[in-house]
Amino acid sequence: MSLPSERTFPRPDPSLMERAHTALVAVLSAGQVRRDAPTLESYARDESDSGVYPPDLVVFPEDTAQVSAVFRTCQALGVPFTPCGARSGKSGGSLPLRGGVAVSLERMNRILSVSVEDLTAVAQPGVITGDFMKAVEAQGLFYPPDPNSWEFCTLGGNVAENAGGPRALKYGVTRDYIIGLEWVLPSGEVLRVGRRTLKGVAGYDLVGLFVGSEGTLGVATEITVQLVPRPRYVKTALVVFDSVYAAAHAITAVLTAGILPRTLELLDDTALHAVRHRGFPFPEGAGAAVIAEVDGNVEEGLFAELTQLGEICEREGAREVLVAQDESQRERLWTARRLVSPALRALKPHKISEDIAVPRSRIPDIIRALKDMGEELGLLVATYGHAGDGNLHANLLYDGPHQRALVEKGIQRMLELTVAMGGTITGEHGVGHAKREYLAMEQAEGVLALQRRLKEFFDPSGLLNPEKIFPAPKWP
Ligand SMILES: O=C(O)CC[C@@H](O)C(=O)O
Ligand SMILES: [Zn+2]
Repeated sequence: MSLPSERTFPRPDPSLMERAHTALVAVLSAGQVRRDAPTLESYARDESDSGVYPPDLVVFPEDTAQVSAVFRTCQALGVPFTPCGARSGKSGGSLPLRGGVAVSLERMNRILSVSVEDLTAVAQPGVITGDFMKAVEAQGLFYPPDPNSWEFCTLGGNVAENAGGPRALKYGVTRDYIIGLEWVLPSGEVLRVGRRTLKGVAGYDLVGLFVGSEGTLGVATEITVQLVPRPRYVKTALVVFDSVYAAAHAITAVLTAGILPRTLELLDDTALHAVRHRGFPFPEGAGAAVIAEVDGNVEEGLFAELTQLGEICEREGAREVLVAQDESQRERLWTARRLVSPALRALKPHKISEDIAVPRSRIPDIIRALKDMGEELGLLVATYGHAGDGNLHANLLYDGPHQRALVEKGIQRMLELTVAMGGTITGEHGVGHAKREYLAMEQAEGVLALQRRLKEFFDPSGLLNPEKIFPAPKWP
């Protein structure tokens, strides 16, 4: 991700926004259009450190017709508009960079149906992901995608970003579970795309295109989700290593041994240190730890898998394999894991969070390369995350603006190393605003041009979520 920038973008004229306010109050209601300072401030940022960009107005549509009316109104007036969910994104995808209207989907927060017979559910975009998980689990079903912000992020945001999470190792990411969408195009036209069946190949895969389009091609107003049966048992172990290299080799050894855990999450020494500071008693002096979790319907089989996994890790130098004895121990491990990102902030005044992914055979190589790079540049690099699927969050920690050039160099170097290993500059957080200047490192000009043409086709005015992924095609 790029450093917080002081870059400014053209913003709509105040008199135009005055007209937009009047027009939007007319199509919604006064209580659904806000422009008080605290509201504008709270929609000005996300979790990306990309900067602070307040919208001029925030609107809260309550149904699809209202979303469509907001889009049409913005188009008619030539006002930029940017959809947003819980603002938990890590790439600046929902920042209203050119001001204008932030379109919050948070009031569209109902689970419309859960079908045990079809293993599907239909939900609105503002549903909190964790609430959705719990609702389907209560009916014996399972929604696997588990971004670490699941307690507060929304399904609509997950769709926009194609969110991943620890369980992607076994179960895949959001796109693998979305089979149908009600979708509002930038023009305000409403389409239903996809299907309600498990299989279906009619026409182009527009659902696949829209999921992960980062709020640049329209917005989901209804989401049809494919579910799986809830696994009856889950077993979790914390595997402790002396070094992050041993942990990396153990992860690749497990992946080639015929076991598919649902998570293999890595925490390096800096990540462990940060979390230990928050009261989690990870063993002192540990160089790294892996949270391995398996699930299934046969409890004995899971113990056998964890035992095999532990033996492989011990062969690779694991110091200890600690199996969670009950749900509360297991939950404590995951709470610690979810705390890594915020806890790292306490170690240094500034943190830049990266989201690279490499082919899994290259996990030990990238980990070594990142450590070498940190030492060479004199930067503290914490490496943690979804190592089992090759997706690592390498966080650069630094003291202040005087180290900016160094950090820029670190980011550039890290992404070059990643791409050279056949990897990608973003595994799950998206390009958004934070990474758009790096996209060309990974994708050829022809591929970028094709995507720009798609954006222009769907959004010829360029008013929807401008300045994301690549520069907006036009400014009216
Ligand atoms: O902040 C980060 O670097 C990662 C956030 C999140 O994706 C995680 O896996 O904890
Ligand atoms: Zn993550």
